[in-house]
Amino acid sequence: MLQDGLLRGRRILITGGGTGLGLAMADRFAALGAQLVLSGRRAEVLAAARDGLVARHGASVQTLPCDVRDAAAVEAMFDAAWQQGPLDVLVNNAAATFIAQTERLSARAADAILGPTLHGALYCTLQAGRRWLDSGRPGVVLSILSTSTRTGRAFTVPSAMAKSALLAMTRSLAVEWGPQGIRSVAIAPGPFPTAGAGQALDPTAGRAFADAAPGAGAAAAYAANPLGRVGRPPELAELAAFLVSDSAAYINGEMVAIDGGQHLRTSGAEDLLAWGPDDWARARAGRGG
Ligand SMILES: CCC/C=C/C(=O)SCCNC(=O)CCNC(=O)[C@H](O)C(C)(C)COP(=O)([O-])OP(=O)([O-])OC[C@H]1O[C@@H](n2cnc3c(N)ncnc32)[C@H](O)[C@@H]1OP(=O)([O-])[O-]
Ligand SMILES: NC(=O)C1=CN([C@@H]2O[C@H](COP(=O)(O)OP(=O)(O)OC[C@H]3O[C@@H](n4cnc5c(N)ncnc54)[C@H](OP(=O)(O)O)[C@@H]3O)[C@@H](O)[C@H]2O)C=CC1
Repeated sequence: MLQDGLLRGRRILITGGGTGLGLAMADRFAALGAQLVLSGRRAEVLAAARDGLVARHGASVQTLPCDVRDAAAVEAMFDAAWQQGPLDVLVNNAAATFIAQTERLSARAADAILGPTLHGALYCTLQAGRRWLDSGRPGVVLSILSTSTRTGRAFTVPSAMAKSALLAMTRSLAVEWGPQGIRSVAIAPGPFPTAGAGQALDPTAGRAFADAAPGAGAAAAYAANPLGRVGRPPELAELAAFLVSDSAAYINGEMVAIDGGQHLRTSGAEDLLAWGPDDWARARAGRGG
């Protein structure tokens, strides 16, 4: 358990902070005293997240709708955030993925994943880093990556590529910006059953991605995990709070996996090798459903 007030006075921007793991981190950071800036494309989702955080923690929460694929919009978001006070931490959490047979990806489909996941996180990092360097302030960049950075991952190749590139960014900036007091760290989650990940990784619902409650489809995924379960978002949030805090002041350029040890056995996608054309047709038909 982290100490009360660990993040008091810290201003933390979380991209994709209105849902899933981003919201879980926002919740924990607020409980530890942080002021939050939440971004994402959907203003109404951000507003609902802010209302919940204010009700639960009396937190200070600024919401800034932004599409991180748009570099100019990202710059405007950082201007708006900085107008209310300098940020101390950037969490690169926004991302997109879907399962697909790689040879069927169109260029637009590949870009739909690389745009937010790779370019968006880079745009945000440049905006935060530049401001910290110009003002001589310390900062922390935490990027939410994936164990695919260690294993690769069949059927989500653009995502695995983007996350691996961001791991390279984390390690490179640790050296380049570390001397100016800017730490770069990363988390590699294994399976955490958020609504976004469920839709993205198993559009047929329940076969490839384990649900929070063990069911028929979840059983195999549970069995593949050495600890016999999927992750709980508050567990990831606890790790994130530690990594962005001064308790982790000497951790720089490092990625921590949080997956119960699963990637040491499997990337989690091997079940999909058994899928036939009908399964893939069902997956494509399940898009957005
Ligand atoms: C790996 C494990 C670790 C990572 C976990 C997570 O990230 S969990 C977090 C997960 N959370 C999220 O992902 C949340 C964010 N997700 C999103 O914003 C959206 O789901 C999206 C951007 C990924 C797709 O949006 P959209 O459907 O509105 O896309 P669009 O209309 O902009 O089309 C662009 C192109 O993409 C094509 N295409 C699209 N889907 C598929 C598919 N299934 N199959 C094939 N292709 C597909 C589409 O046909 C078009 O190409 P075309 O036909 O013109 O050549
Ligand atoms: N859950 C899991 O099992 C795993 C998750 N991860 C990573 O964890 C992170 C969070 O995922 P999770 O919470 O599960 O899924 P979510 O789908 O809930 O999170 C994605 C968030 O990113 C935002 N987002 C997507 N595209 C954009 C964009 N173009 N501009 C701005 N914001 C955008 C979404 O908001 P909006 O749609 O409103 O823009 C949403 O809040 C991601 O980086 C994901 O890759 C990694 C491995 C496993």
